[in-house]
Amino acid sequence: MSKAGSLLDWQLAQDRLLAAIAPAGTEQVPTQSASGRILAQAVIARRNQPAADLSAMDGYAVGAGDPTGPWQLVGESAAGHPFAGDLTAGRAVRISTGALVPVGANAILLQENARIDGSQLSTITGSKAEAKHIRRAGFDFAAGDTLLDAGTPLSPAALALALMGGHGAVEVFRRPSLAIIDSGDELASDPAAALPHQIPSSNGPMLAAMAVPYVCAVERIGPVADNKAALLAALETASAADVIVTSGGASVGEHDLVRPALEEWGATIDFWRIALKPGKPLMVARRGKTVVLGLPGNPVSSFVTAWLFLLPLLRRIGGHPAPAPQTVTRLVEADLPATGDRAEFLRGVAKADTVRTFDEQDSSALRVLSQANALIYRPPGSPALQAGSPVQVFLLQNGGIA
Ligand SMILES: Nc1nc2c(c(=O)[nH]1)N[C@H]1C(S)=C(S)[C@@H](COP(=O)(O)OP(=O)(O)OC[C@H]3O[C@@H](n4cnc5c(N)ncnc54)[C@H](O)[C@@H]3O)O[C@H]1N2
Ligand code: MOO
Repeated sequence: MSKAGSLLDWQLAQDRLLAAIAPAGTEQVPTQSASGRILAQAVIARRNQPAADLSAMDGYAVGAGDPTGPWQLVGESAAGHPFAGDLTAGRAVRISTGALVPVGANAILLQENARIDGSQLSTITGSKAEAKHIRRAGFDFAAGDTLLDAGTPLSPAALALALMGGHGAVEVFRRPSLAIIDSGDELASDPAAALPHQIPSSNGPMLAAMAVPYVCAVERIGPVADNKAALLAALETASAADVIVTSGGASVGEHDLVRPALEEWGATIDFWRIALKPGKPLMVARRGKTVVLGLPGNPVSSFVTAWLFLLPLLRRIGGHPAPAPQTVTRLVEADLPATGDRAEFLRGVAKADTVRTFDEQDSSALRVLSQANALIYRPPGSPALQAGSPVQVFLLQNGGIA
């Protein structure tokens, strides 16, 4: 427990959530659709790359001998259409970038340096054919090489490498399914029709947008009325999901019914209320294999707790070896006040070396959140900081993990 009495330290809470989660099973998927997935098996090259010596330039492949020529032109090696014969000294073929270098050729004369007279090829003064324009067979990798280790996230480059290694399909971890329940009598589904006592239900779509890269399916449920029966029905609808997220109704008011509804539904509450600002009323519960995250309703609290807990949880189930966001260091542009018992995640803008926080830090202020590219981390009980002091920052781009 934290200095804040009954509130759990947010890092202990994150560790506790992730420690209890094993990656889901694995599945084979077409490599070209596997962007962002985590490899469950290493990718071993099935071919040499390149498979043969290839020209790196457009020009002429020349037979062994004097690199300044002249040569007799005897044919062409185009990409995908190799020259049929061998090349001997004094002979050359037209060659394009990516085309097979014929047996017997040991250098490429660049097109820009060539002089053609009928079938005679010679060099312009001061130039010569050079071996450096040949990409040697297997220079990038050879069959049997480990190209990607198990646990690697498939970046676009890694995905291309797996394809180049001869793998049309890869074994990856399965991604979880997610159900998102918005709750609150004040929520309006149609933002254009929200009356003064209502508020557009923005959390569900925001959470879905955040989760999309990490899930196989998202089901949105609600807005659900502030009564236990409606919440129980929503939980029942969501019960097939690997992860259920609720937003709103997590606090202590008499209309905050998520906890009693979860208990009645048969879930066990793992923890509730953490030393985090914004995001104190976070709740984690389980029923069977389903993990339930009860996020606070305030939109910024919902975002921050989803960023720190939901996304790491989804990544861990999806096999990510380092699912939690990481900090970088920046210098604060202006003085920061001391903090209380809760860790604070201030919305701000990080540049290459510095970071500034917005004056407005209300946990419902979406305008500032949408302008932020960083959360400035202030541990619980931090002293006041002077401008120019280093501070830990979570960059929002890429979920803070890349
Ligand atoms: N007496 C106390 N009151 C509150 C405490 C406390 O400890 N004691 N905690 C405060 C904190 S911190 C937070 S955060 C909020 C969170 O409360 P809930 O999770 O119960 O959320 P709601 O009360 O249902 O809603 C809060 C706020 O967010 C709006 N909301 C809810 N759902 C959505 C949605 N889907 N899209 C957009 N906005 C949503 C809702 O209308 C409220 O304005 O509690 C404090 N109170
Ligand atoms: O912690 Mo609440 O999340 O202040 O707004």
